[in-house]
Amino acid sequence: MNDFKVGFIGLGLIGGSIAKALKYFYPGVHITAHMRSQETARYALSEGIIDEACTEIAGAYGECDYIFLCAPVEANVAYLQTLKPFLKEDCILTDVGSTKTDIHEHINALGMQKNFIGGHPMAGSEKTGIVNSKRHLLENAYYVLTPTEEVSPDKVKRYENLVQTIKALPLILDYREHDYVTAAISHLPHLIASSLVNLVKDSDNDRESMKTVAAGGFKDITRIASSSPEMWEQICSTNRENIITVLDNYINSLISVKIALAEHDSHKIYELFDTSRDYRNSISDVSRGPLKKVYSIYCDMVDEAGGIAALATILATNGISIKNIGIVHNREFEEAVLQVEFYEEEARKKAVGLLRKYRYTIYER
Ligand SMILES: NC(=O)c1ccc[n+]([C@@H]2O[C@H](COP(=O)([O-])OP(=O)(O)OC[C@H]3O[C@@H](n4cnc5c(N)ncnc54)[C@H](O)[C@@H]3O)[C@@H](O)[C@H]2O)c1
Ligand SMILES: O=C(O)C(=O)C[C@]1(C(=O)O)C=C[C@@H](O)C=C1
Repeated sequence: MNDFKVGFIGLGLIGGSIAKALKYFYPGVHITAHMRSQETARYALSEGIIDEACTEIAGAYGECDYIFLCAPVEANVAYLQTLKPFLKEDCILTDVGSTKTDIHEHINALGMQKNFIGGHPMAGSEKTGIVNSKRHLLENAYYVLTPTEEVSPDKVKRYENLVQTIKALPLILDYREHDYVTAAISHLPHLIASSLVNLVKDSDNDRESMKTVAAGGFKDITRIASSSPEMWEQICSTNRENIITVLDNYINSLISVKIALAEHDSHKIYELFDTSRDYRNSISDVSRGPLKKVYSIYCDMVDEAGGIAALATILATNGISIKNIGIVHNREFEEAVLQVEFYEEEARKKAVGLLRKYRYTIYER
């Protein structure tokens, strides 16, 4: 499948990244998009990210094989009624919203279940807008799919294939489970980051001593406090109950930390850091699919002729076969690095030891 039609509504960080990936992996795809701003439309057309910008939801959407809703979650829902008369039978209607129950309830109320598969790429950034979109943004990230009960297995398979083609990792979840899980691992962390930043703002002195000395720890845990208020207000208001549940648990855990400190319970405080360190270290920094394991390393390369050949020779003369090799530029690495993929874990480990001996800088992700 290459010559197919895709419609977007909203074309910012996530919509723009998906459109770029589709254009790259399916050069024959035709993309139509509807967005709020004329400036975004001009940019998307001039950069070749889309083929057509529409000011209204009309006929072009009736020809689409996929429609991606990529605006903030409440804005996505507001388009459903308008889209309904245009959807062709085999169109897959999807969204990229961070909450799923709200949109599934609207889909049910409107009787649009046969076309709908919710979607949520588990990658992003605190930055917004199409100018920050990247073809690689979703690469190697889980992409949650929440099919309705009525959508055909054939449509689900088709969508899974598309997600795999753009190099993300499809993962099917019930939409209610999705919202509970993301309340804990995404929505609560955003609330914590923003309230912590505001706490520091309100506690600082006139000379801004706190702001001045804020270092890595504070900056690491609060990067996401720079995210879009419009997007996050809508996420919170469409997942209130789950967020309140995990927030209650979190407040209780903070209260027990406070009690442990007040009671000089050093054992409890030690346990807090010990348990969290073990669990955090067990979380991979790159989403890895349950089905396909990738045995690769990333290597900083001096930009000189023959660099790749020299590395390949070292590996080959030591009996290590390379499955794949190439320059990557993705969200983990600001500068391009060389990705080398092996057939099995043992070869990967051996290559790491060997290349480090030759003083290459190796990253294991
Ligand atoms: N940012 C992330 O990390 C992230 C990750 C995964 C999913 N999401 C979800 O993706 C969606 C888009 O987020 P984003 O990060 O791309 O935000 P963004 O602000 O970069 O893009 C949103 C786009 O939607 C447009 N828009 C807003 N209201 C609109 C409306 N009523 N009609 C048409 N267009 C409208 C905006 O002009 C903008 O171009 C949200 O639903 C969000 O929950 C975000
Ligand atoms: O990396 C970030 O900046 C993000 O916040 C990405 C993030 C998250 O991990 O919470 C944000 C919202 C999404 O729905 C999915 C991913």
